[in-house]
Amino acid sequence: MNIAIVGTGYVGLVSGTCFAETGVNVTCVDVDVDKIERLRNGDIPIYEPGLDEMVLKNVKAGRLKFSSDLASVLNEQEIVFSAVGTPPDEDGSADLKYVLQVARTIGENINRYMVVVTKSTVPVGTAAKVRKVIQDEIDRRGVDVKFDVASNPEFLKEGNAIKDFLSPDRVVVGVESEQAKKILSRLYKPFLINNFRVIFMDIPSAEMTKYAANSMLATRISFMNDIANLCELVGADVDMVRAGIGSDTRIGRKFLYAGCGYGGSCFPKDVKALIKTADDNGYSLEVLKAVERINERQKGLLFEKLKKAFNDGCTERGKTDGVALHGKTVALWGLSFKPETDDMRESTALVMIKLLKDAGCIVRAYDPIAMDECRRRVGDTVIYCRDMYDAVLGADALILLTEWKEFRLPTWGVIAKAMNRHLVLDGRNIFDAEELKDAGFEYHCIGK
Ligand SMILES: NC(=O)C1=CN([C@@H]2O[C@H](COP(=O)(O)OP(=O)(O)OC[C@H]3O[C@@H](n4cnc5c(N)ncnc54)[C@H](O)[C@@H]3O)[C@@H](O)[C@H]2O)C=CC1
Ligand SMILES: O=C(O)[C@H]1O[C@H](OP(=O)(O)OP(=O)(O)OC[C@H]2O[C@@H](n3ccc(=O)[nH]c3=O)[C@H](O)[C@@H]2O)[C@H](O)[C@@H](O)[C@@H]1O
Repeated sequence: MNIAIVGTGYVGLVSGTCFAETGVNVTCVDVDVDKIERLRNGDIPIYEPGLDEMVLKNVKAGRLKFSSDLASVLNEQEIVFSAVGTPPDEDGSADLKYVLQVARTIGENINRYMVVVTKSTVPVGTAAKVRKVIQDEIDRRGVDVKFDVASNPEFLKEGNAIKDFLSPDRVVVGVESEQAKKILSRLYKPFLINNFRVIFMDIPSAEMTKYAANSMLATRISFMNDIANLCELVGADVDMVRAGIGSDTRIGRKFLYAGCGYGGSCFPKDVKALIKTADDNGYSLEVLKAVERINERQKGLLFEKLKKAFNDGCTERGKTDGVALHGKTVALWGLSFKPETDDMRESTALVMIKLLKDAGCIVRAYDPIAMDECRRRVGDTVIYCRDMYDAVLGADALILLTEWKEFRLPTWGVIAKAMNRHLVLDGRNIFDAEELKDAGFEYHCIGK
């Protein structure tokens, strides 16, 4: 079976490589000529554990190829996946220009039956738009070619992408014909292990499923963050509450971790897009509007705690709220929006760096992987440190934003000697409060 994946971002590259792993001949296509050249030279542009080796293995086996010209490879394919970006427009809706560009190229060049599948996260109605763009181009050319459109949203998580793709909980496929269903069933057959299921449905339901899934997960996080903030006020411990409610199988244990807010390329964008879809249809998604507000507040919460810690300790006359932070050195551990990725899109670190710089702080930052990405985004406004211990040198406070494994068991004695003031703010609740207290630290976390 020959398939093409258009767009070699996270989703395109991971899904293309995983399909190749099952014996399918895959051509990954991107308009970014430099990216394709890098990929051809074995240089993988994203950080994803295990991906490099898997790409190289499948390239060597001749099952994975790269091209910057969709037109020239299109008619060798049975299925073409579109996995291009759908960034948020100014009004929050998903920008479909790349998706429709791909459709146009397909319409301009298609001369055999194929299934055109949208893998990108797109609002309900997009497959119909894709169908129309392709058909208009076919009509313009005056040829008679049949094709089907389909929707196959992707649920993988960055950092765990290969496992998520190869052993998914389920695959959702929206189809409009029996022929498309048969072809896509065949493609996913090698994945039929464990309890994995392909759920076929109509196309609008498949498109909606993706937004509903991400919005539900974002809602769980904002709900727990809201409960965490209340726990602090009433003397409860959110981690105990999580254990207590997560053991109810109706609720489940996953995605209930309170913290310093969700980020990434998807939750913030998809929640916004679903709110916009509802608004456009004259309906207000009240829960999701609150989910967004809570998340924005949560990203600033550790800064508020930091300000409070400094102002509470400030006895000098004339000091006003926040002024006590001016000139203080703050160490940041973790810059990416979550561990195992260098992705900083919508990360809490970006919000925190801005708040700290605006307050006149000196920021010393360390992340195992995302330092180059941070430099690309905020330049040299922060000091990039060699390691986590280098970051705390002379610091008046340490703030943990991303729960990378290497941060989990620090040697507090060494850190105490290096820091100017023994203040730790833990945005992911990974440290042991007793241990920190014994080492002489003032410790603040989320929801307890
Ligand atoms: N990043 C993730 O973890 C997940 C992303 N998604 C969704 O998948 C889609 C893709 O996301 P990412 O992989 O993160 O995107 P990305 O933005 O990292 O990459 C998109 C790629 O598409 C290429 N492209 C744009 N126009 C093109 C065209 N006309 N022809 C060929 N290539 C073109 C770009 O050059 C870029 O390399 C989005 O809709 C996203 O919401 C879904 C699940 C997980
Ligand atoms: O549509 C997408 O692109 C993807 O979005 C998320 O995946 P991802 O953004 O890679 O990362 P997650 O692991 O979901 O984490 C997102 C954010 O939520 C935060 N989070 C997660 C879980 C939790 O309990 N608490 C919490 O604050 C993380 O720290 C992170 O900032 C979904 O989990 C994927 O299923 C989906 O395919």
